[in-house]
Amino acid sequence: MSEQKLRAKELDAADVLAARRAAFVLDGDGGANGGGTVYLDGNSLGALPAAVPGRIEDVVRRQWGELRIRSWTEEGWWTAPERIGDRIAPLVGAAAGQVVVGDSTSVNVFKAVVGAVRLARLTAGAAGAARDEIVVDATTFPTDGYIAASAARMTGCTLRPVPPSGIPDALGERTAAVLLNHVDYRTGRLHDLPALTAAVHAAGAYAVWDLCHSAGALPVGLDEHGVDLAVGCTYKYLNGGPGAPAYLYVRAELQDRFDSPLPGWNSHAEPFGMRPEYAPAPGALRGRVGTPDILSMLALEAALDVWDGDVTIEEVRAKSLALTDFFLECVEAYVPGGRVECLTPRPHGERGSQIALRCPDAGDVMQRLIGRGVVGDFRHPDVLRFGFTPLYVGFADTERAARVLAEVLAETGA
Ligand SMILES: Cc1ncc(COP(=O)(O)O)c(C=O)c1O
Ligand SMILES: Nc1c(O)cccc1C(=O)C[C@H](N)C(=O)O
Repeated sequence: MSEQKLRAKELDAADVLAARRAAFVLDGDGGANGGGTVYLDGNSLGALPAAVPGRIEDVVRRQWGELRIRSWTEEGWWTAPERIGDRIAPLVGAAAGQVVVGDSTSVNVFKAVVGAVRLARLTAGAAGAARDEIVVDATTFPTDGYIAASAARMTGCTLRPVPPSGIPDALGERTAAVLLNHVDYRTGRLHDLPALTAAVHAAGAYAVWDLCHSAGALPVGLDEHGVDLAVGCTYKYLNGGPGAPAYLYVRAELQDRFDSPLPGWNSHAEPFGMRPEYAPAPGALRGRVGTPDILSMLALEAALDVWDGDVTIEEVRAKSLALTDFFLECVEAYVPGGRVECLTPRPHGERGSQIALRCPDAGDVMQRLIGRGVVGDFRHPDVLRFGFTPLYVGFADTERAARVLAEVLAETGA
């Protein structure tokens, strides 16, 4: 048995989260016997939690099929967005009452960025500054950039794309809002949320964070670091399922000034009053828009059961770092030097829960890996992404992924 296989065995034996894998529907055995799929694409679509199919069956057959309209009240459909928000809240370091679930990440980016500009202008009114610039992370996942550009046009702002490292120097008294990604979707780089949020505040602006690639993988500390607004999806490390609703965080102190650009009836103080004039509800409810997608919403609620019990985000982070360290160690042991270039930073403080490797024939390499049961993904033009979800990925999986990668790279030459 190779040195790496032995280490994998030891690491799996000592893994305090190993038993959580049973809460998911996965083929394979955690790599122990080399069978089934090694699923390293939870940074795109998390695996199916075993509790979801039964819950959805109940929601469809009993709640919808038998109770019908009564379920809006009797089964808590109406309050699901804030109830489920309160279950996500501790995972992102937020006290209850600040997270509301619904819509897509893109739609929540729109609400948050326009809301942040409006907040900045309220504050600026007193100080007399113009606040007509939105700064966006130049390396952002594309949707955030597209939405921020539209938000800028609508609010009469200029959009300024800046790489995250340059953001502190780019801020000034014109900055209204700054939209940042906590973890870069391509490289897996973790940005310094506390320092960047503090820099945004020092400039008198509002910080909006996209947590898609960090929520459920590492501690975020939204309240602790004074983040203003945040958004994220729930289909990656929160395992909510394809197209699962996203969420919006609005810091408690800002909620009564948060002026949503999408003030639908679900965010009205008295939605069934059916009034012609809009009056916003208090609290996180203000982030709601229209009728929530109940089937997806309740699938997400069932998926969040995997966090019940004694699992902590700190344990998840520790295992995530151990997995990505071990993957890099195995890649170094198995893959000839120079064949791939690691784009993910080595320092733990700069690393999310994925490893991104650059190689010229990445598309072909990933197809071959998938054909052999190692599922990661390819990002244009030359990046292999491997996402490590600590709740269900083990160390034997990790060793096997690196070993199969080396075999594929040996075949494909270059
Ligand atoms: C950082 C980031 N933001 C946003 C999105 C997507 O947003 P939406 O849920 O609207 O498709 C993704 C992934 O698809 C993402 O990685
Ligand atoms: N949301 C996705 C989808 O609907 C289809 C395929 C992939 C996705 C993703 O989430 C991609 C992902 N955000 C990424 O980091 O590339």
